[in-house]
Amino acid sequence: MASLVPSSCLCANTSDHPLADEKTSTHDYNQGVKHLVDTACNLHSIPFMYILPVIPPACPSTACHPSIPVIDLDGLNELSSERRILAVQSISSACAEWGFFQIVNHGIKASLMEEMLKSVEGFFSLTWEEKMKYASDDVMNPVRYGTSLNTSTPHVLHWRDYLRHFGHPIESSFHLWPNNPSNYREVAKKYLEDVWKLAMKISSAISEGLGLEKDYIEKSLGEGCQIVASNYYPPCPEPHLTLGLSAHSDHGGLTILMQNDVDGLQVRYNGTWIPVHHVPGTLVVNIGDYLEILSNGRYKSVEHRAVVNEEKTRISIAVGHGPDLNSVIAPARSLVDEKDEPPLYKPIVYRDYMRCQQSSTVRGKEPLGIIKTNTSSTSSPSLEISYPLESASSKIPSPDN
Ligand SMILES: O=C(O)CCC(=O)C(=O)O
Ligand SMILES: [Fe+2]
Repeated sequence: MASLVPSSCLCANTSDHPLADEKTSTHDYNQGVKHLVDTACNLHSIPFMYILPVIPPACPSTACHPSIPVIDLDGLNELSSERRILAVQSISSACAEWGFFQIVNHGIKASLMEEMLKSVEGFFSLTWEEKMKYASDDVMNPVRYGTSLNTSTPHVLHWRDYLRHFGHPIESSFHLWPNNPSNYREVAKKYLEDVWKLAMKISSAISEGLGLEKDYIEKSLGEGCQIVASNYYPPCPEPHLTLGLSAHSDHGGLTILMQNDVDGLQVRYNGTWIPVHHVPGTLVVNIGDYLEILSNGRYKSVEHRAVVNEEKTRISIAVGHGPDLNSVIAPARSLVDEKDEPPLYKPIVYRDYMRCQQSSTVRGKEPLGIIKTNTSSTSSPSLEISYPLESASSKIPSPDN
């Protein structure tokens, strides 16, 4: 097992270190897992509040599982051609079968992806005090720094720190974004603008695949809402006992995820957890709850989770794209037929859905179940974790995915 002895460790021996007696420990877990790993001496085990009761294992070998599809987006640059039709078909079947796919020729410059990752890494390397300037308990706050996944309700902690803020329409929150590192705002603005355009390009292919007008999804978003969640998962001495992020689906339409070169993302496919192996330069796209609702269940928002490892820090940057917060979300009218294909979801204001999803301490697809018209169909949500801890701190800023 790797020993995590940070250079900044000040303890003379293990009995002095903050985790020597967890009952009396004065260590403040609100400071996040990066701070814990950086300051604790000889961290050979994880504090009990990070231990999850049940973690279903992933498929052990690449031989035993299929991989998420890899799709070349180049064909989408053409308005109508054989290549466009092929790309639309590939996206459509990836959405129906997996809810996840990897993309190449996506048009986001490698240099910009690199800069964004560096800038995010720079943010997490700031002192805890500096990062806490962005902490907030309000799940709807436009900028939030925090740790684990939490609301004000006690629950088992997760091995993750995060920075989350709104993007498009950028002018409404740009002035609130971190300005340290000094280039963060400019780099994030450029990255989020380009990712928004990419999301609209993929959305037009998804609209076409559903038999809707090409601009149906884009128009349904109104002004739209983009949220970036940058996740920081430091090395963990007992990765099999905890998770960086437990099973969940995303609340928005399309999520576009970039990461450093450390694997950790897993996708639930036919009831099995399948690891997604990172291919440099690619981005991972997934369907969120909003597109499951809009497509009246033809496409499913698929559960995913992040595992951690003993050796390396993993950084992922997930950008979600949904409608503006005041829109009412419901299945597309032309995909509903009262007799043969009744609406599977009740209309709800997106802001209310997002608040409910973000405030939940349960994961899986439970929040989506709440707005299903046939509630009996939600009787077996795929939750894998109970949250029995009374002692976990309730002060951790609320996050989340
Ligand atoms: O870190 C990852 O790969 C997953 C992140 C994620 O699912 C999220 O932020 O919603
Ligand atoms: Fe997610």
